[in-house]
Amino acid sequence: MSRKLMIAGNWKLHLTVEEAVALANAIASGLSRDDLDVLLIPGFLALEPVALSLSTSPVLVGGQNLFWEDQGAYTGEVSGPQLKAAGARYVLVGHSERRQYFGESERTCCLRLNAALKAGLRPILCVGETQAEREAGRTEGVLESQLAGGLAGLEAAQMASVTVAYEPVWAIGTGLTATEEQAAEAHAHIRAWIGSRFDKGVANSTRILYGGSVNPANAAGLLNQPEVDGALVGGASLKAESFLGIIQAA
Ligand SMILES: O=C[C@H](O)COP(=O)(O)O
Repeated sequence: MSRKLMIAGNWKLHLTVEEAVALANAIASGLSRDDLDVLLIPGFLALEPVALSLSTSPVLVGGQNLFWEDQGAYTGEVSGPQLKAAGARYVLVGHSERRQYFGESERTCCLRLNAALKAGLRPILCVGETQAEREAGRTEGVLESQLAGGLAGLEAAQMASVTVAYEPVWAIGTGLTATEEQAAEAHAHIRAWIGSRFDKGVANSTRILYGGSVNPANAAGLLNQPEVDGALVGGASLKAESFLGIIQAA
């Protein structure tokens, strides 16, 4: 089954609203192909202005996180319906920086993922091992427990809206990229796990992105791996030239 490639740019805590809109416009106007999904993930303040500026472009917009309640006395949180109304189509869940710095657990990932689905957003569940976990031979176990936790209680049909991103923590923002073999191996393991948790059809149709120091020079090799269905790009998505270079390489 063929899976459409996705190249996503996670802008993390970077860019003012004005800078974000300018970058989104530069990416949209430099985009010369329509055979893959391009997703921009700005900070919350810039999300709606970026979505509005892309309203006539095929470039999609997503959120970096969401809370699991729709509304209420939850100071500082952003909900799925708010993101949807602002123009988001996708939302990251369980990014390693959320797990590392903000106490994200398997349970809260699962709550957020379900809130995204309920709001009509497509969650991108991020999983990945730390350097210490890899060195201890625990990569597969960590991936399995993050997948089991985030996808707990989900039905097979709901997986049509879910994307998984494999992001080895040791490769994020470090300049260290997983080798093509390491990425292929982890993606194959994730796909096999999805096959046994749901079924083969779900496994074959679930898009699995790779993230971790992707740049225009290493993108082609990683994206050529049959199990790698796209990239979740951090640093290299902050300049139109490098992000478009990754899209061209895909
Ligand atoms: O969400 C994106 C990832 O954390 C990758 O970031 P990076 O490309 O800067 O390593």
